[in-house]
Amino acid sequence: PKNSPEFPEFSLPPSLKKNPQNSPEFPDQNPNFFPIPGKFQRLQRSVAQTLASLDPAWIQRCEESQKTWEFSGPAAEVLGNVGRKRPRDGDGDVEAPAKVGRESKPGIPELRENPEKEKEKEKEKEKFPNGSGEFLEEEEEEEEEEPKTTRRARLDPTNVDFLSENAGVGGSNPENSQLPLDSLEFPQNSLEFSPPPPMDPLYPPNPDGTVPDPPEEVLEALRTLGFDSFRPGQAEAVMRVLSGISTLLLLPTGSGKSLCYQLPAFLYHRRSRCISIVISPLVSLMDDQVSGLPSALKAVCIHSNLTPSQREAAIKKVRSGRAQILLLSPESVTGSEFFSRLFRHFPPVAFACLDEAHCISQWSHNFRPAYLRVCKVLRERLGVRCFLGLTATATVATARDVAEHLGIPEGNSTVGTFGIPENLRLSVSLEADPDQ
Ligand SMILES: Nc1ncnc2c1ncn2[C@@H]1O[C@H](COP(=O)(O)OP(=O)(O)OP(=O)(O)O)[C@@H](O)[C@H]1O
Repeated sequence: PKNSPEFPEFSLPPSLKKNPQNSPEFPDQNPNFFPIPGKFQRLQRSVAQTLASLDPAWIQRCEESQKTWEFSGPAAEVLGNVGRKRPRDGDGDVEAPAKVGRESKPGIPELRENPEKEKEKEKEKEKFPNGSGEFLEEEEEEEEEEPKTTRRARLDPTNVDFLSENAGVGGSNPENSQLPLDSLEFPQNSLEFSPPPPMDPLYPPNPDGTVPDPPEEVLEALRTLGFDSFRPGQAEAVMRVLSGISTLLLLPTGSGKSLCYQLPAFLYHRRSRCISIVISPLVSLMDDQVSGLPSALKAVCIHSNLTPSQREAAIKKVRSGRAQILLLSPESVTGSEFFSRLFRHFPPVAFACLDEAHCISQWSHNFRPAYLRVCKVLRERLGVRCFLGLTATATVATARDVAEHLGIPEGNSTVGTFGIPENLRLSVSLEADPDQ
């Protein structure tokens, strides 16, 4: 359509209305315009693909539809049968006319999808305003028939924290295995994936099940990390992790629990370039952990506050073996099939540490449901066998519950102490006159 006083909105997009002469898109208004053959060919191919992909049954339903969306005057000429009502899957009749312009091109394959999906996509557009929209359009122009690939997955491979919990943990959904290749090179077939074998412990436990005293290699690593000696509880916890024994470490705040995952992560990585995973419930805690790391250690956080490019850089750093520690939120591990696929190109995982492990227990005031599934996912998807739970706050009941979830048999599983820290004083005073 040309500029028409009756229907100006079908003539030019608003951005070009003010000064159409400047527009290279409208040759008749710009004498210097030369068409770009490549662009027209792409457009032509896109239209041809779109038309070829239409479901004949759907077209049939359109044609049989009794009610039509009627335009009068010049609009009718301009629109022709584009203005017909757009049937939904199944029963056919809906009130909305087919959309014209930008919305209709990428939307055509999805006309066959149900309206819930369309609503969902609208929500996602709000979440990913700029770049992701362009990404989608490009992709759909090139590959027309990929109806089983979810748009969620297409939006941005690194925005994993936004993915639905329903995307599946076990990775058994073959539909989702058709995610497009992207810069992170996902394998095409998720069914080929099986978890790597568990890591061999660095120091096997003694025949009676106890752990050896820290050998020189461990003491040397301790010095490399900046400490002369272990604090109470640290040596035992470190040696248990290095012996592959799952452990719950219960020590007061500030007593040095972090070293109990840092040192084993350092040694395991030095031995076999593997990674150790730390699950942390808060982004601020992750950032604290990273900023407090000894200089010999490199850690990477992946959470929803990262931009896509930061996230991609983080993932590449882990994959290339340049980090010893990967900090993740529990939701990012359990929340998406997509994320577990990401792990397939990761180095082997030596062990997993659950910071604030009391969040696993429903007895705890900080219970966090995603924590419950973390161990299962890490076991099944990544072959993790050794877990280290860290907490400063757990009653006997909570600790027992946490130990059970970590797969630790009752008995010799906990390092540390229960109860109220010795330096904590509680006092109660009675005011004679509270209003004063
Ligand atoms: N063996 C050690 N010798 C001396 N200082 C240590 C030792 N281990 C840890 N620290 C120091 O103790 C401080 C507290 O350690 P850390 O943050 O690991 O405690 P935490 O138990 O994890 O505390 P929170 O419960 O708050 O997480 C840090 O400054 C750390 O460098």
